[in-house]
Amino acid sequence: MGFFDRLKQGLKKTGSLLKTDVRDLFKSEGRLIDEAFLEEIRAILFKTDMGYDAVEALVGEIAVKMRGRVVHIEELVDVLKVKLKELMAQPESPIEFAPSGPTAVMVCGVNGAGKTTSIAKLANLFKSQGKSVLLGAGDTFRAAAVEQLTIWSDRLGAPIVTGSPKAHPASVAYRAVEQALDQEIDVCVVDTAGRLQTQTDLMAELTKIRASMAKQIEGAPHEVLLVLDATTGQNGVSQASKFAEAAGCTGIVLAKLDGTAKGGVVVAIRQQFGLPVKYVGLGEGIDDLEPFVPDAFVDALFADVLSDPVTATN
Ligand SMILES: Nc1nc2c(ncn2[C@@H]2O[C@H](COP(=O)(O)OP(=O)(O)OP(=O)(O)O)[C@@H](O)[C@H]2O)c(=O)[nH]1
Repeated sequence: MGFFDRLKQGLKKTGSLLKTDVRDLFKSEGRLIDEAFLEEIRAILFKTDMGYDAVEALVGEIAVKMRGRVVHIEELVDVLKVKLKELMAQPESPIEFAPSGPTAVMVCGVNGAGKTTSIAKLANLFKSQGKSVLLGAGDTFRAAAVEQLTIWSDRLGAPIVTGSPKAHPASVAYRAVEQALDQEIDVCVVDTAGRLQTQTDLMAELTKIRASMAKQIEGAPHEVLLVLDATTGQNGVSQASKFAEAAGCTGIVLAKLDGTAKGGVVVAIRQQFGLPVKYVGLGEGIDDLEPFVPDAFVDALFADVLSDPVTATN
């Protein structure tokens, strides 16, 4: 499957919600864009969880461009896509690789968000780009996380640095970056234990982990990625904006986008976080992570809506 089809497949739940609901608004002869229509389309967009600001911006655009006219579904989808692409615009933002020496990446998030799996997927992606990768098992709190990462390290052929259960995660991170330097590894990805932004001591621990990495390489970590679980919806992820600030995050990995019909949450994140979404998780497999490209995301989201002509029976 190509990149676009994988994205479309991952967004299937949200795509089919849009397909069914938007097509239901139309007959083959088109539809008058009046207040009733604007209310109906507003309700559909809300269902995707893209958030108030984005929904109002889209409905406002439809009103300005089409109110009082009879339009066909193609025109509506076109207006929605153009506006959504404008709202989602972000700098092309893959990982900022260090100009020389290892690029150090720290990965954080709340419990169960999908951190460990996302790290394995990231390592796999970097390896497929011809880069060597070392993993740092900084989630010393949860033994299973270390085991899980060790299994991935074996499968991926990526060395791993672990610590004893009593080790401070900062010391694991320190040694991981040290080993990456010694072995001239391209990317060092450090896991951290799940935590909530309200746990002040654990949030302070993230600062220590960062500092220990910076002791090895000035400016490290080059990326601090926050993993968010798309299935928690807009309310869940918006709570994490404080987390992002406190941890000095540079980008977001949105895991489990395949598991929700509320894929519009990416739009809400883009609006609320002021941080780029760098990668999206689209399944449990090792290959199910894609760099996030807003225009492709919007195209994939609406791909099915126009897959067949609208008929009188819609
Ligand atoms: N469908 C789907 N499942 C995912 C994705 N990413 C992670 N998962 C699943 O989510 C569950 C939790 O993932 P983990 O990677 O263990 O989460 P974690 O954040 O490391 O968990 P803690 O270490 O407990 O904080 C696992 O069952 C993963 O297989 C994804 O993109 N899609």
